[in-house]
Amino acid sequence: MLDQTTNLKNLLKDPGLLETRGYVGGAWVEGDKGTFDVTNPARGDVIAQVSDLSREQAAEAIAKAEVAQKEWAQWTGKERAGVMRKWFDLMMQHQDDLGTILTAEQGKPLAEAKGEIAYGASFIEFFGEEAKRVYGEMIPGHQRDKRLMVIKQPIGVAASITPWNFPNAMITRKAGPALAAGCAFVARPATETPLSAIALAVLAERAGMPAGVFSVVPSSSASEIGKEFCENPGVRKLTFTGSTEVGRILLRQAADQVMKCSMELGGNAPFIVFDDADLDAAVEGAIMCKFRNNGQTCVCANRIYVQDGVYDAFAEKLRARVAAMKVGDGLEDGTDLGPLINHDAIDKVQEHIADAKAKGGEVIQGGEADATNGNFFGPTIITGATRDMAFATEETFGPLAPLFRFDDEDEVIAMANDTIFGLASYFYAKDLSRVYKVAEALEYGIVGVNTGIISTEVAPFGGVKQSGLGREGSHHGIEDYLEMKYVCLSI
Ligand SMILES: NC(=O)C1=CN([C@@H]2O[C@H](COP(=O)(O)OP(=O)(O)OC[C@H]3O[C@@H](n4cnc5c(N)ncnc54)[C@H](OP(=O)(O)O)[C@@H]3O)[C@@H](O)[C@H]2O)C=CC1
Ligand SMILES: O=C(O)[C@H](O)CS(=O)(=O)O
Repeated sequence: MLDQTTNLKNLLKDPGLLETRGYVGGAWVEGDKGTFDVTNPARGDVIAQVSDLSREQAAEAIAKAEVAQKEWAQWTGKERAGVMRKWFDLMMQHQDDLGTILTAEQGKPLAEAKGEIAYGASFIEFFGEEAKRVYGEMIPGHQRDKRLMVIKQPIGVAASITPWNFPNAMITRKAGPALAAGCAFVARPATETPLSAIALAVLAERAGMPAGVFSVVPSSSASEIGKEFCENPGVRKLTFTGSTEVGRILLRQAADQVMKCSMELGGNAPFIVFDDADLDAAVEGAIMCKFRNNGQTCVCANRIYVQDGVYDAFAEKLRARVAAMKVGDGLEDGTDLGPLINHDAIDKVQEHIADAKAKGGEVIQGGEADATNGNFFGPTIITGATRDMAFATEETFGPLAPLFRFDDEDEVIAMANDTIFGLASYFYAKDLSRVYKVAEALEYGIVGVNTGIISTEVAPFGGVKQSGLGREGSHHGIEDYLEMKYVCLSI
C-alpha cells in the first residue's frame, strides 16, 4: 500500500524506472514550467512531482524528431525490428516494476496493471515483426514503355495524446506501428498518469533507440501541447485516444494543416444476452466486460440488454457475482476493483444512478461511494433500465451495470444501434443464424460474440460513427503511419 510514508521507489526492484523528467531528443530535461504532482488515486497521496514541459519544449522535441526520423527511416525494417525487440524484452523483464508504477498512478489492481504491461509490450513485439513486411507492388504498365511501382514510406513525425486509463498500452499501441514504419514519435501522456510513459522512455534509451526517435513530453497543460502538435508543420500525423469531445477539438485544430489523424474515441457498448445464451458464460463475460479497469475503458459494456425470458435469472446470477467483488487499493492482494481515477469520475457514476432511480430504475446491488476514504465506489447493478435514462446515451466510464429488458432481435438491434458511438459491442447466443444476423446488423467497429474481452494486438481495434477514425493493431495498423507513393517509370 502507498501512503505518505511509503515511497514508491521503495517498492521497485529497479528504482531507475521511476524517472520524473521529460525525455526530449535523447536527453532528460526538467520542465520550463516547474513540476506538477502525480497522486495515487486510492488515497490522494502525492507519489511524484513530474517535470512540467512547456510548448517550446514540445516544439524542441518535434524539431529533434524531424532530424532523427530522416536517419531512422534509412534503417532497414530488420534493423528497426532489432531495437524494438530489445525494447519489448526490457518491458517484459521489468513487468513487475512497470505494473507497480502503473497501479500507483492509475489505481487498477496490480494483476491488471501487469496484464496491461504485457498487452502494451505485445504491440512493440508485433509491429517490430511487421517492420520487415512493408511491401510495395509493381503494376502492369498502361503503355508499353511504362513501368509502374507503388512504394510505401513513413509519414514522418507522429505525435500522440493519450488518456489515463491505459497509461502504457495506449502509447505503445501507437508507437509500435509508427516506429516500425520508420516514423519518429513524440508522446504527450495524460496529466494523471505520466510515470508509465516516462518509464517507457527509460527502457527505450536502454534498448538503443536512437536519440530523438522516441520522446515523452509530460505537461499539465493538455491544450497547449495539443495546439503545438496540431500547428507545428514538423508533425505529419496526430494520433489520439480519449473522449469524442476532445477528438473533435483536435480534428478541428489539425484541419488547418490537413494533418493525417487517427482517433480512438468514446464508446457506449451494448452487451446483449439472448434467451439461448449460456447464462453462466454470459455472466462471466459481463463481469469482465463491465468491470475491467473498474469500468474505465472505452470498450466496457455501458448498456446490458437481457431477453425477457432470462432477465430475472441473469440479474440474480450477476448480482451474486458482483456482491463478491472486493474493492480496495490496487496494490493490496485480492483487490478486484481499485479506485476510480478522481472525484469527477465518482460524481459521473452517482449522477447516472440518481437519474436512473428518478426514472424508475432499481438498485439491486451497490450504489454507494466509499466517501470515507479515497475514490472508491461499490460495483453497482440497476434493473428496470430504460432508454430515457442518461446511461442509454452517455458513457458512464465507471462500475455501473444497467440491465435493460427486451423481447426480440429486431428490437434489441435497434436499441443497440441507437447511439452516436460505434466502437465495441457484444452478444451471447448459440443459434448460428442469429449469430450471423446480429453480428452483421450491429453498427460497431468491434463485435464480441460469446466473449466480453476482445482486445489483442493481432486484431484491428477501432470504431465507426463518432467513435473514431482508423484502426490500431493487426497488420492493418501500420498503414496509418505510411504514405503510398506511385512511381511511373518511362523506359
Ligand atoms: N476509444 C478509445 O480507445 C478510448 C476512449 N476513451 C474515452 O475518453 C474518455 C475518458 O478518458 P479521458 O482521458 O477523460 O478523455 P479526455 O478526452 O478528457 O483526455 C484524453 C487525453 O486528451 C488530453 N486532452 C484533453 N483536452 C485536450 C485538448 N483540448 N487538447 C489536447 N489534449 C487534450 C487529456 O489531457 P489531460 O490528462 O491533461 O486532461 C488526455 O491526455 C471517455 O469518453 C472514454 O470513452 C478513453 C480511452 C480509450
Ligand atoms: O482505452 C481503452 O479503453 C482501450 O482502448 C481499451 S483496450 O484496448 O485496452 O481494450
